[in-house]
Amino acid sequence: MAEYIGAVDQGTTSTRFIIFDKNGRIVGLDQKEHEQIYPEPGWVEHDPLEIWANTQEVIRGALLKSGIKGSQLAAIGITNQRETTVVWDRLTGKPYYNAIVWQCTRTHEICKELMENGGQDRFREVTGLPVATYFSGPKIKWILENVPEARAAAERGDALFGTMETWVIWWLTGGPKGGAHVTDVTNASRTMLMDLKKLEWDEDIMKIMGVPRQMLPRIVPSSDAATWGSTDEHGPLQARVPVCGAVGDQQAALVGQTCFTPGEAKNTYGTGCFLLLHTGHEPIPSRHGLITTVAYQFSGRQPSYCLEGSIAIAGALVQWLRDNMGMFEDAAEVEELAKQVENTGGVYVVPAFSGLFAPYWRPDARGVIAGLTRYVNKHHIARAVLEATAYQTRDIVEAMNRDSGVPLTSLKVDGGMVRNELLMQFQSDVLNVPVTRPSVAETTCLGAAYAAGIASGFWNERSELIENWQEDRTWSPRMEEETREQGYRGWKKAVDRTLNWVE
Ligand SMILES: Nc1ncnc2c1ncn2[C@@H]1O[C@H](COP(=O)(O)OP(=O)(O)O)[C@@H](O)[C@H]1O
Ligand SMILES: O=P(O)(O)OC[C@H](O)CO
Repeated sequence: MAEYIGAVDQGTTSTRFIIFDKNGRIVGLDQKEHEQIYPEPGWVEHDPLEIWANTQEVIRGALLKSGIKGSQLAAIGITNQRETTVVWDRLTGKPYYNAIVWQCTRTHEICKELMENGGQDRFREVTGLPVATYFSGPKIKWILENVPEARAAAERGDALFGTMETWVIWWLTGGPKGGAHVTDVTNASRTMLMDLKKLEWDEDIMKIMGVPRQMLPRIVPSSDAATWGSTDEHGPLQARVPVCGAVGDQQAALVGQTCFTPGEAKNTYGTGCFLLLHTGHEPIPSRHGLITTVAYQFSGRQPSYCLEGSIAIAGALVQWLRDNMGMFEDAAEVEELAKQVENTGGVYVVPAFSGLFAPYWRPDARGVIAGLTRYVNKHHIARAVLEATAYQTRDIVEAMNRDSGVPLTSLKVDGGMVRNELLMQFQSDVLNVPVTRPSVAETTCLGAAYAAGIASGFWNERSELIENWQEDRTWSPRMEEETREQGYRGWKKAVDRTLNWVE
């Protein structure tokens, strides 16, 4: 009897497999980090074969720890770090190059060339995206131009492109023995190659980017029982389990938070930070530096869209303080350090490590610590590091309020950083809206499980999912208006200091 749903979350820093019961409660979990490869400043890569090995290991690990068998899973769903690009050989499964990670800035020159003809908004009307190093299209172009053999193989139809859900699903469903080569609409909407309304690859952009159609996966809904087939019974699940869902991780969190109604928003605080506002069945173009993207598509239904504010560095700044500055050993310790002082002593940290993403889109920006005086100590820096995430979120909310014309009135939050209560209170203060954390913080995996569970009939109605959502805690604003606005003015000045750094 299939009593559970499983979900793979192939994230930027780790891969996990979580098993959920019908109430959306976690009954099994395993997780493994993978290596971050930095071959040059600003470049970030992952080894796709390490990621596939880790995926198998965490699936086996979660089953073993929970005593659940693969055959007890009604279906599985996949969620993933988006944009990260792999090109591999269809006969052997061997990657032509490491996966180029979403944070990687190596396509700066390619993007500059693309912008020469039409500027940063050249493809925005069709794709919803500005030209930026963040997205997959320029990363594919880089691989085809820089890896010997890759272009010829792509033109012959031997080289396949995929984002991480495509890569993992291909392997799970048989790999070289005929694995499914598909991408879901949410991931495809991050490539800068898909027409946002038609949900098809755009011929003109493919030509401009020099990407042969043969290498692109088929675009499918995020939740569907008939698309992907089943897992290989000789694989880590040791059973044929239908793959019924695939959703990019930030959209999966939106589903996991059950933001099914236009106007609902969530913010996920992980390596980066991603605020998504559900806007309904029509894509709304952004005029204030946000992205228009697909929120999800359930089989047989119209797609839903959202406006997204993407922040490249959030929890990664805490990791930087831990690993590069050696200030503590565990990310959670940053809260205790920051609590030792009432404020940052006038210091701001702007983590423009890979330029600034939304709403600025400035690849020429680099990080700054502004406002240093002899008075400032590590406690102030720790506090400023946390505040940076809250201020970056405020930048996004300001842009979103202007784009949607409706001010945000509350925010659902999730991700690794929301354990930090100091940050959550400050977030509520600088936004001047209540901030609510759900009791299941693993909303990303839960969203992928929901996508798979709805398609497989494990859950029948979205209302069942909404019933599963439970509040853990809400923080309400308690900061004086003047303090809030003065703090934010300082932040804007600090952001200015990061610009025009890279020549
Ligand atoms: N208590 C904490 N306070 C601040 N940051 C934290 C805390 N715990 C974890 N983090 C940060 O959260 C991130 C991990 O969150 P997670 O959602 O697992 O990220 P991802 O899915 O992007 O890998 C790390 O960057 C880490 O530095
Ligand atoms: O893996 P995460 O949680 O850092 O998310 C990465 C985003 O999907 C990048 O767009």
